[in-house]
Amino acid sequence: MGAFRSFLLPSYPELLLAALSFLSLAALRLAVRSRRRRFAPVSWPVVGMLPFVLANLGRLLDATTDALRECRCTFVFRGPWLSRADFLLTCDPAAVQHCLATNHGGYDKGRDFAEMFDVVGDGLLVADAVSWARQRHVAAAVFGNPTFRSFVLSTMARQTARLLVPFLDHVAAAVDADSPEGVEMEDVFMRYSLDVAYASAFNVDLDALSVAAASAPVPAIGLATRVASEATLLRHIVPAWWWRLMRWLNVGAERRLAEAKAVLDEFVYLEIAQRKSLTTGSQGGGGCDLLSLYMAWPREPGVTDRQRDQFLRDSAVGYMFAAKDLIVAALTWLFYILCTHPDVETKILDEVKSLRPSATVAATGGGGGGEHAVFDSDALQPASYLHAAVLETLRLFPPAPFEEKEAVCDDVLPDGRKVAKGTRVIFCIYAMGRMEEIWGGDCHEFRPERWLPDVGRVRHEPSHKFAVFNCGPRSCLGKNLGLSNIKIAAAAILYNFQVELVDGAVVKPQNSVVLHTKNGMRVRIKRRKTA
Ligand code: HEM
Repeated sequence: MGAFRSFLLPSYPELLLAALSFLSLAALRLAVRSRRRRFAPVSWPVVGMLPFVLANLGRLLDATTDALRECRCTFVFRGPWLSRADFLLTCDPAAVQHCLATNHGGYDKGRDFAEMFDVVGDGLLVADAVSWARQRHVAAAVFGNPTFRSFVLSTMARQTARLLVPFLDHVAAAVDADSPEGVEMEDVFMRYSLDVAYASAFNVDLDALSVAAASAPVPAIGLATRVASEATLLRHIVPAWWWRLMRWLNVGAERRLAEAKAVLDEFVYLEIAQRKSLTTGSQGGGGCDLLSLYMAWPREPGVTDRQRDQFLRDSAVGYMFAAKDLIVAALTWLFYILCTHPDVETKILDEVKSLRPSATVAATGGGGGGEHAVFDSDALQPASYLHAAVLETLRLFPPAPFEEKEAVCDDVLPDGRKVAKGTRVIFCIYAMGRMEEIWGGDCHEFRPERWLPDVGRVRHEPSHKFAVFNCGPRSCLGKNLGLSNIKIAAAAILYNFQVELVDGAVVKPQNSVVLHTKNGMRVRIKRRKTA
């Protein structure tokens, strides 16, 4: 019996020796493997692939892209043991098509996603199954309403004329043209986009970008959306128990997130309350903004006032998240590209100069400027080169660099890889735009011409290849509005001003759920003489 027991329970030195042998063999295997592979992450005992993340923190997106290229578009990321942080990472268009479109019902946002992205409550962006279908039905009706679309398009042109152009005019006149500091352009876009999104949602002018507000800090609500997206990405990277503990302790990024949520709630609930007090008796006041249309939507039986207000709050905050930050990122990277590709800038400028402005704005910033021009979405309809340049920017710098889903049941991907129920699948949209297999050998070049097979015609690329606006039934509802917003702002800026990066500016992507820049983008603004 004693011998049997000692056979079953080896002594300490034996156990230690066995563990050491196991770890040495594992390390040897990994060392051989890692020598064969230059970019793919190695899964180490205990810590998994965390060293890959830490070693590449400064270039996580590019390192992930290199790894995906080496792994032929798909690999499993192993988190630290017991962290439940494993996921399948892919940039394979066939997998995108399969999971997001053909087998859409087999993948949802997952049980953890709504908790990680709880800043948007139970809204459309995090909803699944029946709740998503119900909310998508309402949102599709609102976005498809021609009155809403024309209200939003005219709001974009209006805010460009009354805020963006005068603000840049003021900067061009007031700030020394050769000042080494310049102006923080991502911040300008953040304020502008907030003004557009806020006015589209509530028909109220926040004027975050007014000349008077120029020296004030970013409005609390604008900062809140940014803080929230950064904290949300952190929740994706660290183990769930860690951020839940930080949330419970109310420290660090979790405390900032809680404060950001409080700011958003205060703004939006106040707006709903004011709207209700103005429209007692009627449903939504008959306006064309998002909140009016949502308030006019018939209430489902059994829904309490409180639930209704929360639905309105979640829909409005979700709209601001969907509509605002992605436009900021797109505009910032577009201007980064234009600053570094003067030939593209010249071609867009030539095209815009051939169009008729829809409005003019008197230059008010002093310095002898005359009039500035603004182009609305109708005026920009023929601008196919500008459209192509925007699509090319989104290909290389997708504002939402990742899309995330969870397998509802066991599945098999088109490449034969098995996916177990509950597996998190992350689609790296950033890597998709930089794969030779998808876009050809020149995929790293910025070439709007790839979108223009014939003069004046913009090529359509299927959404499983160009998944910047998602693919399948859950595709972006604001795609055309978003593209129009980017073009309206870009045309006005390019036509009226010269934008140059300040000397030595290094513009890099931030590790975030939205592709913001790491340290902003400082530029010099000058009035364009030919305008
Ligand atoms: C460059 C600009 C934009 C990009 C790149 C973009 C991209 C996306 C992506 C990737 C999704 C899928 C999100 C997910 O399910 O995880 C999405 C959804 C959505 N987008 Fe956009 N978007 C942009 C602008 C806009 C704008 C301006 C609006 C509103 C005016 C908007 C409204 C929406 C809505 C409502 C959804 C939710 C669809 C659903 O879950 O069923 N987007 N967008």
